Amino acid sequence: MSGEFSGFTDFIDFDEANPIRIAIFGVGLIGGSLALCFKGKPGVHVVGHSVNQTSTEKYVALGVVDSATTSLEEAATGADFIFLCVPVGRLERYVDELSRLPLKRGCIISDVGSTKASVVRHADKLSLKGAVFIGGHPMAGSERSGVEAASFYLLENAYYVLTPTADTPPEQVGKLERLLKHTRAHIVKTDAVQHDDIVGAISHLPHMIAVALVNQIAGYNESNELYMRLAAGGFRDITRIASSDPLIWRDILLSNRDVMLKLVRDWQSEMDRFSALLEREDGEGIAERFRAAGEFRGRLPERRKGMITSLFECYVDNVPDHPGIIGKIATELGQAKINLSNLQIIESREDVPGILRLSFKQAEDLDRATALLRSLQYEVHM
Ligand SMILES: NC(=O)C1=CN([C@@H]2O[C@H](COP(=O)(O)OP(=O)(O)OC[C@H]3O[C@@H](n4cnc5c(N)ncnc54)[C@H](O)[C@@H]3O)[C@@H](O)[C@H]2O)C=CC1
Ligand SMILES: O=C(O)C(=O)Cc1ccc(O)cc1
Repeated sequence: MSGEFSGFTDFIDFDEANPIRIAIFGVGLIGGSLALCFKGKPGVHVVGHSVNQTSTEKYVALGVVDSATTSLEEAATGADFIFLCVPVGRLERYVDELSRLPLKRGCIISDVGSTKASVVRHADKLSLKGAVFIGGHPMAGSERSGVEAASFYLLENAYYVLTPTADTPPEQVGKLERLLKHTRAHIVKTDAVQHDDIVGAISHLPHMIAVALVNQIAGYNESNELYMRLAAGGFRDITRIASSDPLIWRDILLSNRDVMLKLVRDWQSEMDRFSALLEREDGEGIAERFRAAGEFRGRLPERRKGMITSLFECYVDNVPDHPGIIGKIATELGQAKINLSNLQIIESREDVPGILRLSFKQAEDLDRATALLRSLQYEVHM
């Protein structure tokens, strides 16, 4: 994304003499992950808000927040920072409600919504009485949702977009950036409309395509269940994002409707181009489309944490199918302090050696595991 990078801002120094109150509205995957980055730092109090009493009790029991309340006013009063982490379709109502409260002077309200133009435009029209709204979007996540899926590591090394307007006081932007250093994400500043164009193309369109593709195959599977059986492995992996939360994504797509309508039309043109090449049996034309895509893809930044989470995986070939070998490999990795996130035997029959798939959360773990297992004479490939 073109935009202004800010790499050298200092952290906000948390200090018991000057306590900071951070309020999180919607302690789910993203709100919970943010809370975990701030909680436990000296002088910080993280308060979670939910409309539901059982949820507030759960946030505290899980240790994600210091306290939690169902009262919007109680959560917001005295807060230095307020993060709105609810579905995109609810954001504007929360901004409205906050605008009616006597917030602390200098309070910074931000959000984490996957679209930015509508909420930023809405906040711009309101008087926040000494508080300031700065749109935000941590560009990492997963198909999972809820506080149980929150993680201290979720935003590490991801891009975190902020969309201040020409009227946003730069010192308030700096203050938010310094706080967000605790997420270990990389801050990028850009305009809200440009954000929605780009994120629509690289995140929202792929989610729509994954859903359409899975539904297409599900239709074929109704008359022949072999589709589902053979779709294991690669097809399952590339369509992971089709399992994302339906209501979160309903709101995202409706909020970015105009951008999505244009992107879907462009996608249909791309498909029409393929159809025409097939109709004409134009082999050279088809190969050219693959060459062009491969060339552009080859220039994508490698191994950064992107919007759509990368899978860091390798395969160990010729693994005999007995539990001992799995334990042995897991122990070797554990002793080398390499964090394995998943391990799976693929297509194993008693008389045929299997393939072991190892998944890691970080590229560095994958690199170290590959080097270690190769040094132990395992056949490893990516
Ligand atoms: N899922 C992802 O990977 C990412 C999501 N986002 C954005 O973060 C925001 C939250 O998404 P997630 O954390 O994934 O969802 P989530 O479902 O894990 O959390 C949503 C939170 O909002 C609360 N909530 C749901 N409906 C509500 C309503 N009607 N009124 C008040 N509270 C309500 C839920 O109780 C929960 O605490 C969304 O705006 C989404 O666009 C941003 C980056 C990544
Ligand atoms: O599951 C994945 O990899 C995602 O694409 C997560 C995601 C979802 C929504 C966002 O606004 C940003 C990231």
